[in-house]
Amino acid sequence: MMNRPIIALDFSTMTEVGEFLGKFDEALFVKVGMELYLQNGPAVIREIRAMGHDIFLDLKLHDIPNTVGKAMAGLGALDVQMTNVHAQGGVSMMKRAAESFKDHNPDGVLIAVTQLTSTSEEMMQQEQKSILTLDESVIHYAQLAKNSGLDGVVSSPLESQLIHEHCGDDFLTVTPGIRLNEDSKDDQVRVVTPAGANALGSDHIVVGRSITKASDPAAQYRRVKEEWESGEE
Ligand SMILES: O=C(O)c1cc(=O)[nH]c(=O)n1[C@@H]1O[C@H](COP(=O)(O)O)[C@@H](O)[C@H]1O
Repeated sequence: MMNRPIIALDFSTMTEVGEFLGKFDEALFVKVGMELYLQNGPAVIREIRAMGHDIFLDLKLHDIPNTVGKAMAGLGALDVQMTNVHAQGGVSMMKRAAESFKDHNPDGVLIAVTQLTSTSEEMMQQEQKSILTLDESVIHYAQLAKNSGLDGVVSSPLESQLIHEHCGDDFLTVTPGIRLNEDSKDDQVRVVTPAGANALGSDHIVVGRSITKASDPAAQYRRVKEEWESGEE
């Protein structure tokens, strides 16, 4: 069974979230990111959980180990199924994050962002002054995350196969940057279709605007899910 596509609830208010979720009659896996969480706080988690949906809380923590460890204790106490940090925060930070999160939420999944899907290889080399290729950098961060006790990473589906080759099939690849063929890329760079993500071996896809901005979001979700599960566009 394929994992359900994760819908990114990139809204500012709970009113918008309620309107959006009201269009669905099934239990979803949704992502609460900075836009929603920073403006509404932990109450959004309780409300969305009460509606029966699973939650990926995406705050991409990136700070010194002590600060992230303490913050993760707070996030671990929330009833979320998945959360994340930035692998660029380093091994000590990721280890502290994992210990702290799992202490409070043993079944929760902790993953690390490798290179954002809005980053191209050229940007990475010019802005981060990286001497690696994008693939090498993603593999490197995935290996650090694995050695730090995390369950997987966030990357583009373009790197899912390589990550599994280097970190094993059980190491999760959670992949945003998903677009249907006719969609615009918006601010994303490394984009793939749901069928493409399936072919490349992603474990989860994260889909925002392709669904949230569609005229019929529930129908669009079914289309994304069907394409993701069948591997056919
Ligand atoms: O951690 C994430 O979820 C994330 C990492 C990344 O590299 N790229 C990325 O797009 N995301 C998130 O995935 C979602 C993608 O949204 P759409 O581009 O609208 O599908 C957004 O909520 C982003 O914050």
